[in-house]
Amino acid sequence: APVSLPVSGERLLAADREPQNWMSYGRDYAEQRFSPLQQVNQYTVENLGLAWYFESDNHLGLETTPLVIDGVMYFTGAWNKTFAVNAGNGELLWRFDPEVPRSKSITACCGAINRGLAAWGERLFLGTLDGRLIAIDRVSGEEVWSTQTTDPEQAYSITGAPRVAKGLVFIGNGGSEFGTRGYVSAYSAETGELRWRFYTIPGNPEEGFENDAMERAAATWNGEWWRYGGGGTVWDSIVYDQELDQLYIGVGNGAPHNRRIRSPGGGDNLFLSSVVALDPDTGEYLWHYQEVPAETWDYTATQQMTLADIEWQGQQRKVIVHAPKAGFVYLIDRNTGKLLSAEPYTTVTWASHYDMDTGRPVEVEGQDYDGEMAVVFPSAMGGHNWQPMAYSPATGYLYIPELDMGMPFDEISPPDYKHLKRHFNTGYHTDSGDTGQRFSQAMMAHLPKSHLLAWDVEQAKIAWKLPHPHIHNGGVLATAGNLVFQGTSDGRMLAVQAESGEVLWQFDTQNSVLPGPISYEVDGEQYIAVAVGRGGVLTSNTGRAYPTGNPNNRIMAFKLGGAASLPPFERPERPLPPPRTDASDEEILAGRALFDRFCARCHGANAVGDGSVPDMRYLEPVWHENFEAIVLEGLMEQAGMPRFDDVLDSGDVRNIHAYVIERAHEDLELRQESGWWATLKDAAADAGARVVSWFLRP
Ligand SMILES: O=C(O)c1cc(C(=O)O)c2c(n1)C(=O)C(=O)c1cc(C(=O)O)[nH]c1-2
Ligand SMILES: [Ca+2]
Repeated sequence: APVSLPVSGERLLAADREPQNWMSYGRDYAEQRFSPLQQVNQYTVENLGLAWYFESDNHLGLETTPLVIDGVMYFTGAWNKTFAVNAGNGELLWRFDPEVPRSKSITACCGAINRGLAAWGERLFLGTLDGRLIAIDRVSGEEVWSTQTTDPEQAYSITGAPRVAKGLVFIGNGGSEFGTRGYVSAYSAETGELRWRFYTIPGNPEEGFENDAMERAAATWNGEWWRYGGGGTVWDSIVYDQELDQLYIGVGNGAPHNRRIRSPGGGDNLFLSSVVALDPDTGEYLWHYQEVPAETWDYTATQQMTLADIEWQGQQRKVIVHAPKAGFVYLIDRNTGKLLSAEPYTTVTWASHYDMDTGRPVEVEGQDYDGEMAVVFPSAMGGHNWQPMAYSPATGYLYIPELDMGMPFDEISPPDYKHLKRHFNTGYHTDSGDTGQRFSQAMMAHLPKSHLLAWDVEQAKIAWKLPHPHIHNGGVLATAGNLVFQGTSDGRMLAVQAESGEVLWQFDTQNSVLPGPISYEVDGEQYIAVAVGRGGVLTSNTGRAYPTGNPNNRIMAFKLGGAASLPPFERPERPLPPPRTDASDEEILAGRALFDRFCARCHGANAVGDGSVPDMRYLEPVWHENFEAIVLEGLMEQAGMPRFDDVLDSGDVRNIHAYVIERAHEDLELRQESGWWATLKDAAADAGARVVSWFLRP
């Protein structure tokens, strides 16, 4: 293996001096995901080809951004398995398995995914789905220390990459939908000892406050929010500002989402949906900017924060550029936390604009679904989610993987709300019944779309838009070669001219791409690499790229003249369903409501699977025969399918099964039909909008 030097603070602070490496999640502390390499550029990119690929043994989703340090690539896969490969040829150097209990999948919102690693000294740091922070020796791949960062009795999980600065490893967690209270912790990289912890929202005031910031925040809440966890999880972006020596955390949504349940008397509910600046050494509060006061749509501020120095209205400013779920690009002054600009980058209906005197959004009446259903843009998936953006200082553009989509919010009236431990809690209906019907009608007027957007940061407006055929596309890389790379959900890797948005090159990846690509260099050759594998909440909840089956997930690396190829992929035969059951229409409808409530999160809305977990329409007979034992007794728990006997009984499972069989038959009949109507219906289902397929239901 190549010689590898320790990753020191000096190296991370001067990441641009080592363009051959990709040493932290966003490449440099500013998390711009801009590579200074330019061997692959707008003129040479036509010669880009596959150099190597590394294949794992499953087809669960990949959200990882690999690190490359001195010729070795490190990345995480499903269930937090961690790999080191030779970055020049993909040969495995070591593999580390933290043995995450598969039963954990029940409170992992979005599958057994993970976004990546941090490096410091001779070590890598990994956050696991069950809440551990693990230090791994970078050479041997062995565990050095491990610490539990969460209460295992609660529904916390870790999906995000740790960050590291000044000898401290920073880690947050997720799980707000299951009822948790968010916080960020800092551990010594050397010993694994906890140095500080910052909660993002107050707990029960009777138990006292951890600090003044929490006491002040508590004045913006009321009722008994702590019973529901309250939310504010920091499940993705944490950024160290090396120039101002501040740590920024992106704080998540409220739990449950419906604000009238968690804080019935109103209030801003600090620090939900806020960027909070902390002292990196002590975790002390410095300032905050709340993007969505009293958020009620799962609008998180957890999405990528990119630091940039820009000219703003004639002045040089150090800013955070942020394009979170809420649909606005925010420019926040890093010295003061003051909002400089908030302009929509996608369809937004919940707020008309920001009042620049107060820095507050002006909410549109009725959009908070108070007692009446509202169709709101963006949806709870966000106008942009965790898929990394890129910022090019060369073009001044921020490249955003956008999702132009709304959804209906149909309130569960607060007295009827029941909090379910281990399951999703939103405070609005997620079943497809009546809501679905109205949803479909509203949405046909504005079909979900997705673009790669180039956002001119200094002008605060869109420079160009590249439309994609499917929704939920991957993250972005920008390079000094005047290129932007993005993978798509329909299974292509694209190279786009950075100023114009013209597609210059593409490659068939056979499977969807979720995360951002990286670039690095080995032996004088520049590589572009990306993790390929469909999964995560975005894809499993809304639509599909492929009718059935995915190849195993892979890391793919490209270079000029690369001549490797992927093995041909034959989509598996779709097994025929068993005969229709004698269940009544009411029973099938009841099964559908339960499926939407408990199963669709992984197996897809409308039972349209995405190929990362079994597609309910194409089950082999053995799964039908054991359906109840799988759902109620945990027969497949070791494979990651949790048991549901805490919320379902045999009658429920029979109804769910009847619904699944019904869907399989509907799908079969659709395939046997021919002509434009069948094509249209199939295309609509494939477009991925649950809405569209609802609308087309008989
Ligand atoms: O509130 C939370 O704690 C939380 C956690 C996570 C996560 O940890 O992945 C997601 C979300 N929320 C979320 O709202 C969301 O849209 C989302 C998408 C994904 C993904 O990996 O595809 N994770 C999450
Ligand atoms: Ca959330």
